[in-house]
This record gives sequence, structure tokens and C-alpha cells, in this order.
Amino acid sequence: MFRISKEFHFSASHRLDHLAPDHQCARLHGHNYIVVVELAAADLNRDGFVRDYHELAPLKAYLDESFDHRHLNDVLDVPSTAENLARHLFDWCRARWPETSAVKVSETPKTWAEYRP
Ligand SMILES: Nc1nc2c(c(=O)[nH]1)N=C([C@H](O)[C@H](O)COP(=O)(O)OP(=O)(O)OP(=O)(O)O)CN2
Ligand SMILES: [Zn+2]
Repeated sequence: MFRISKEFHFSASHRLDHLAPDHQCARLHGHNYIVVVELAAADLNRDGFVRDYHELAPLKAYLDESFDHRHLNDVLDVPSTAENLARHLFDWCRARWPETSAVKVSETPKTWAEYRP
């Protein structure tokens, strides 16, 4: 199996307002998010690629337009946890690129959440 991945970045604010009011993440705050999309295939195409990295440009455009410098509570219809963000972006990528195998999201230098069905 071949696996490729590409990293994307955006900055956004959010509040996890379903948490107890004394939880620090229930307060308005922001992150410099990192998103890594992974694609997998048993065979390579005629170019020797799982898929050309350049074909992932629509994900950058989607993140820039819909997530960057926005308030995530206004963007997602589920709590804006890293897990939910990873699942949302996985579904978005999988609908376009069937080789999508996982999406990882980092909110801080110490944390990662991954959705991999
Ligand atoms: N499983 C998850 N736990 C938490 C999430 C999440 O999306 N999934 N999100 C948050 C906060 O939004 C934020 O990411 C804070 O993370 P945390 O690691 O607690 O932040 P700190 O940098 O302050 O951690 P320190 O250990 O104090 O450095 C919380 N949990
Ligand atoms: Zn947060």
C-alpha cells in the first residue's frame, strides 16, 4: 500500500460551549490549526502517483474560504472539537478523492486528533 499526505494550515477562533463553564475551552480562544490529509492506494497511476499533490489544491481553497480567520462555531453544526473537524474534513475530502484514508487535525503543538474509518 502506498500512502501520501499533505499538510494545510488555517487560524480560527472557537468556543467549546457544550463544556462546563469553568472549562478553559468553553471560553473564546483561537488556534493555529494544522490539517493533514492522507491518501492511500495499492497501485500507482501512470504518473507514479497515488494522486498528484497539486490536485489537493481545492482543500486549501476550502480551508481558506470557509475556515481561515473565522469562528468555527459559525462554520460547523457540531461542536468544534478537533475530532469533529477531522471527521468533517475527512468526509469533504473522501467525496472528492476516494483514496482519502485519514485526516488529522492539530490545535496546539502537543495535540492531534485523527479520523480514520
Ligand atoms: N479530545 C479533545 N480534547 C480537547 C479538545 C479537542 O478538540 N479534543 N480541545 C480542547 C481545546 O479546544 C484546546 O485545544 C485546548 O487543548 P489543551 O491541550 O487542553 O490546551 P493547552 O495548550 O492549554 O494544554 P496544556 O496541557 O495546559 O499545555 C481541549 N480538549
Ligand atoms: Zn480550542
